[in-house]
Amino acid sequence: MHVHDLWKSFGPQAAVAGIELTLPAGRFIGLVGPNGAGKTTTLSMVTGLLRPDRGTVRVAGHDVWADPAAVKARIGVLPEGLRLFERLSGRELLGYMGRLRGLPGAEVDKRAAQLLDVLDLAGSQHKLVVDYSTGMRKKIGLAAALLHNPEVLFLDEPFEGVDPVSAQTIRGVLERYTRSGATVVFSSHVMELVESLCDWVAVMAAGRIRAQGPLVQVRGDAASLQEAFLTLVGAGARQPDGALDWLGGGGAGTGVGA
Ligand SMILES: Nc1ncnc2c1ncn2[C@@H]1O[C@H](COP(=O)(O)OP(=O)(O)OP(=O)(O)O)[C@@H](O)[C@H]1O
Repeated sequence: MHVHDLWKSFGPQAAVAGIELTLPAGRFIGLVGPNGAGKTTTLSMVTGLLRPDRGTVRVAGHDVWADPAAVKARIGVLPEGLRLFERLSGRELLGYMGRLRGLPGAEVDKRAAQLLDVLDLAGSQHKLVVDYSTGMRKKIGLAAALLHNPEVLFLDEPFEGVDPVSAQTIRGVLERYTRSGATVVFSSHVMELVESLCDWVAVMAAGRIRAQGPLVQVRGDAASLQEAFLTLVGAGARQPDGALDWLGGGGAGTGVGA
């Protein structure tokens, strides 16, 4: 996947400021960055959901904005703030998504049953999506994104709000998927997670890419990815002397009514 000179501004603010990215196929890739770094904006432009102001994106051999249908047939997306058809059951949702993807009915049934089983949703498959928990929604969203066996899967914060058991289940499915040669790109600000899952990372801050490459290379001599990340994004010197000196101590010393 190649991203060239990609820009997006909201009013005067550049959310993504001219990024260059070359992501290898068949890898587990983490896009990391602090809140507001531009990860979601980048993933939205890369997956054809948000039109860039400038720049090009090629995914799975096609230009996302010149040939969106070709790209969308080859990718799966689990977006942030996932919107699902709430009044369908999980099973119906997968059936519907499979048919939208042009898969034959019998194949949709087979794949849906297997995905529901592996993701531990078989027992809830007839429940309406509106009644699913946050973790269940992530899992049914993941099942819908995998149903057509995409070449590349994009996940925006896939583990947010997910309990450890469900996270382990999702992780297992993703590891199996990448072992077969497919590519996963996911965004997160949880460094431990990225470090344990990914073999390739891109670090983003304030709309720019600060580093990209194999995990070991980006981590360099730092003890952890977290440490390397804090150095890269220039964090750590945010609290001037005296800031928040009123905080703590159970409300004493406010000088108000004392
Ligand atoms: N639709 C929008 N309108 C205005 N500003 C936006 C919009 N979407 C994003 N932004 C701004 O662009 C910047 C990047 O936001 P983005 O959501 O891409 O960051 P992020 O790295 O995904 O953050 P987080 O980890 O908190 O989800 C932020 O300053 C945000 O306020």
